[in-house]
Amino acid sequence: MKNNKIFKTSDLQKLDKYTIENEPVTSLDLMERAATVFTEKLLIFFPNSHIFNILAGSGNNGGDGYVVARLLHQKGLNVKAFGLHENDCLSPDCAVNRKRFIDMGGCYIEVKNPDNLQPDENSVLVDAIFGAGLNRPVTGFLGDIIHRINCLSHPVVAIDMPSGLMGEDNGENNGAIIKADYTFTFQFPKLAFMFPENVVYVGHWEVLDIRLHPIILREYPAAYYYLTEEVVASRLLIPGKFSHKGTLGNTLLIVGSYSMMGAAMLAAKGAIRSGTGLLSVHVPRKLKEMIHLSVPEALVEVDRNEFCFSGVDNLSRIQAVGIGSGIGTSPVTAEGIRQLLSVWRGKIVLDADALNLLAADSGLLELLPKGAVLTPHPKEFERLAGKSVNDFDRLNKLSTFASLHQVYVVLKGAHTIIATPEGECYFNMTGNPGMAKGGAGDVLTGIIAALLASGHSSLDAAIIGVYAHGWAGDLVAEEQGMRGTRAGDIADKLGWVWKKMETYNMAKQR
Ligand SMILES: NC(=O)C1=CN([C@@H]2O[C@H](COP(=O)(O)OP(=O)(O)OC[C@H]3O[C@@H](n4cnc5c(N)ncnc54)[C@H](OP(=O)(O)O)[C@@H]3O)[C@@H](O)[C@H]2O)[C@H](O)CC1
Ligand SMILES: [K+]
Repeated sequence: MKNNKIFKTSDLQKLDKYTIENEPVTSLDLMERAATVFTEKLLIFFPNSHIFNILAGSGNNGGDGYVVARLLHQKGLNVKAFGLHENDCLSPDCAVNRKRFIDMGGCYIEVKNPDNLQPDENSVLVDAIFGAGLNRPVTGFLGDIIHRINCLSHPVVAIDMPSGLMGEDNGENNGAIIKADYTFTFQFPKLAFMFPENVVYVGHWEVLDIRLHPIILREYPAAYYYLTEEVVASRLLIPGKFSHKGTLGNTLLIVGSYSMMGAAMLAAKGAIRSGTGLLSVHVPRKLKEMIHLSVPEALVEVDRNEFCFSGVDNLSRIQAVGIGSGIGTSPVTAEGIRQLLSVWRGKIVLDADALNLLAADSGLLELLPKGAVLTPHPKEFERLAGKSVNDFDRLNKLSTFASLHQVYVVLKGAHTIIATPEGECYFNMTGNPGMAKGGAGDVLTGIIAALLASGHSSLDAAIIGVYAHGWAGDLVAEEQGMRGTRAGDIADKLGWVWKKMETYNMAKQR
């Protein structure tokens, strides 16, 4: 299976060392390999550019930069390498590659004063100042250089990382950071790329496979993962030939209240498209007809209360519960949740107002069954776990919360994060800003509930559900644009996503 770990940048040296010793390959050849895949990608993104200016630092990131300069020069392109070296203390591989570039007649300009950095007009700038070796904020001469680059209007492409950005925690990073338009990063995305606050530095990013040794990639531990189709699809259970509605699970959705019926319908639509054998939708009495009409496949179960959820009587045939979308936060509903959580020890996903009620009464949190799935957006998570000073801090809080309460937390965002009780975090790669609209989260709750009911573990239901939801949103945006994307369209596109995953899975099994 393709490796999908997000290692720490400080782990890189060990991964490198193992590859160098066991492939075996020299560090120079590994640099050549990395810079070659970078150059190929650069030329795919800038096929019509003829002028490239390379900004090279003194470490191996700078070494990569000199290799890129040489490869572009060999292709007959107009290349200039700016040597940004405070002293002449270069890493050995950087020194070799600078010499190779100069020896082959490459244009090399040593910059000792930031004002002398004058990139060519219409050039693409390649940022090779710092990469994974950054260990403190960038100030002084190189800080001034970075500020200067950030004021230019040239496109900037970063090698491995935008210079100045720490791989993980930038909470205390008050130094200069390159604002790249593109970052092509080696082997695995860096954790910092997952955080909204860093998008201004990282730009559009892609991972380049530089073939670090597969054994070390498989065996070296990581706490963070990113989701790829391969990893997600292989977790999806495919109904067997003799499956029937009784074996594919009965999902109970407890959703909606008098003023928020749309949420109930959207959650039901998400569930009915996600493989549950049966779907029961529990709604306040007044709203029965709406579900019948909007999701005719669902069974409707009515609450004693006319307007909001107040409790359930019979859970005997249910495999998974989804609760929260549009239920409101009235005291009657809070009591209903207390009653539910006092008796239900099975699979459950909680969203929206169910989370707000948990946040308002920590006693309810204590009642959660082990392995429950919670799907807060950042504000709901803040109500549950308190304020965070930055995205990295929020990630740590998320992990702590999941371990403390032994639950899976799905923190919704551009890269939705799934945190496990064991301290692992999975970052989603699908989805787009068009999905940042009311109702999209309700569809997700329905999907996850249906996946739980049809036999998936909490982790698999969360991972598959989040990925499929984002993928469906991407398909809608492709057809109708981000602006035109509605939550209901996401539910309607799910069938296509499941088909893709099923096909992928069946092909693997052959
Ligand atoms: N396996 C791979 O992914 C490969 C990656 N490659 C490339 O190598 C870089 C990492 O190279 P490295 O030499 O470790 O680090 P940098 O080039 O990022 O930094 C060089 C040195 O700079 C010093 N440093 C750190 N922070 C600062 C700062 N704020 N100001 C000034 N100087 C700083 C530090 O040395 P010190 O001794 O001063 O601590 C760094 O060591 C990776 O990103 C890839 O681009 C390989 O080419 C192929 C394999
Ligand atoms: K860089």
